[in-house]
Amino acid sequence: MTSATPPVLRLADVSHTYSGQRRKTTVLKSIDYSFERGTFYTILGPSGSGKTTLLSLASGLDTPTKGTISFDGQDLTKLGFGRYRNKHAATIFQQYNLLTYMTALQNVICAMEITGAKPATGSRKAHASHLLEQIGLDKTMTTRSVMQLSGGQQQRVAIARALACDVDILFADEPTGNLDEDTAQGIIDTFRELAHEQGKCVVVVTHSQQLAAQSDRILNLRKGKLTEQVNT
Ligand SMILES: Nc1ncnc2c1ncn2[C@@H]1O[C@H](COP(=O)(O)OP(=O)(O)OP(=O)(O)O)[C@@H](O)[C@H]1O
Repeated sequence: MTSATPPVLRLADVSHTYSGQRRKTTVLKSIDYSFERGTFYTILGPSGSGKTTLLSLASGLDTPTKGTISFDGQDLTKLGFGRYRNKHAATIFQQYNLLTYMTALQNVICAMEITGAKPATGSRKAHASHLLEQIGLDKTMTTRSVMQLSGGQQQRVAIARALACDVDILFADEPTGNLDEDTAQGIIDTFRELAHEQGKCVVVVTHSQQLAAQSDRILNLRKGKLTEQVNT
């Protein structure tokens, strides 16, 4: 008898409480959800509903106060958070988190070296350069310090850096927030392609209905609970 393939990412009875000096705030309450490969998810929810918290837990940056998170059926605490973040999951942060003393190109190459990602053909430098161009960053910008780039351009570097790490799950927190409409649409198309043609699981936190409408599954986070929106 063969057992069913586990979901790429599973949240089982996940709760999260922040402990402040005066009081505790429970942000997530007993969340159960399975994310699959080849699917593009968006998570919507009002400001302060816990979307970034959920992403931090699912991307292995923080641990839930209750419940388990597993990758391919293996509990992250057993797999190891470092291994999970290096080999299986990449995150595009709201604040980009770029290495400010490096150029755009160096940021992408450095991420590939750290994670051991190797391009199918050509050098890491050539692949990084191609990704930056593909994401709409002008060639002259790629050798500039990231501190000399605009917010939208830095965001593109952060996206290219995540794409360069050949991972199973890509998380993004408001990835199109600083981009013009055409560039934002290009990013959405890239997410769709990653899910549908490369079999990745893409999970994006957003306030954008335009982005959510183009995802495969829309999840709503409200009052600590995660529910799937059923399209009528
Ligand atoms: N480190 C922390 N310590 C205490 N409370 C926190 C911490 N981080 C977040 N919170 C609180 O948890 C709640 C959820 O925050 P979170 O950033 O996850 O929400 P969000 O849905 O991503 O919000 P937004 O859409 O505004 O980015 C908020 O009430 C926030 O104040």
